[in-house]
Amino acid sequence: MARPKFVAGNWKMYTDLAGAKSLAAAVAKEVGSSSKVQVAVCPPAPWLTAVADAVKGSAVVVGAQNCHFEKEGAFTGELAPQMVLGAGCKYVLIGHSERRHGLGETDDLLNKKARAALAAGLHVIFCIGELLAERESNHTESVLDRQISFGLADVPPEQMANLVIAYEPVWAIGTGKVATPEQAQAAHAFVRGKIVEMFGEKVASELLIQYGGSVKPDNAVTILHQPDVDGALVGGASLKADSFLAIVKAAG
Ligand SMILES: O=C[C@H](O)COP(=O)(O)O
Repeated sequence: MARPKFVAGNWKMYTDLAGAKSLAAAVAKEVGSSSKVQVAVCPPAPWLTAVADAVKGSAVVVGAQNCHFEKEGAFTGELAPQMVLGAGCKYVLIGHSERRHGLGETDDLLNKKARAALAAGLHVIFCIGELLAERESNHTESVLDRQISFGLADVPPEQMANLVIAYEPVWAIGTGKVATPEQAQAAHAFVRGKIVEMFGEKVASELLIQYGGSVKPDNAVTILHQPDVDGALVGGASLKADSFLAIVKAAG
């Protein structure tokens, strides 16, 4: 059975409340109440409930950009998975490179977060990807192998249906330097092979793998139609309804 396409917008630390609501409403209006392409938007945490309200009644779902692995506690500034659910989210991003490399989040920490989020009933977009130096020294596959082996260790196989992997080569994020369709396909095929090893053929064949890194309306079609590319995690181009919706259209 063909896998559906899934396009998610990661708004990072952009938008104010009014801008977040109007962007969400514009996306929801165009997507409507049913969509062949699955669509998610991931606003900054303070806007989650307002954005969840703005997309209500449409096929657009909401994701948070991070969560903690504990249910509650003295963790100033953190968000429990249950809080993310309570704010109206279906998804949470775990392991974005800006948190791995900018905030020092380790494979072990990300594994705890992914397992806690899945156990709480959230769907996870688990981000992986190599640095430029790692690609240039031919370490792309070993980096992806490590991020998946440690990051998804002990995830119950039945919860893998609620997990999406986003392959985001770090050198392509926010740089305008998009991976070629061949580079994206090769990495995605490697990731799927690794999931076969860890979870078996069925889980791997149903797993959605998004590509992220400078996806724009003019490069989306070729990337999104590679055999192992099941959608996109979009940063900059998700901040304008027109460009985000053009990418959603390109996925269809
Ligand atoms: O989460 C999204 C990625 O970081 C891609 O960002 P970008 O589309 O601005 O390169």
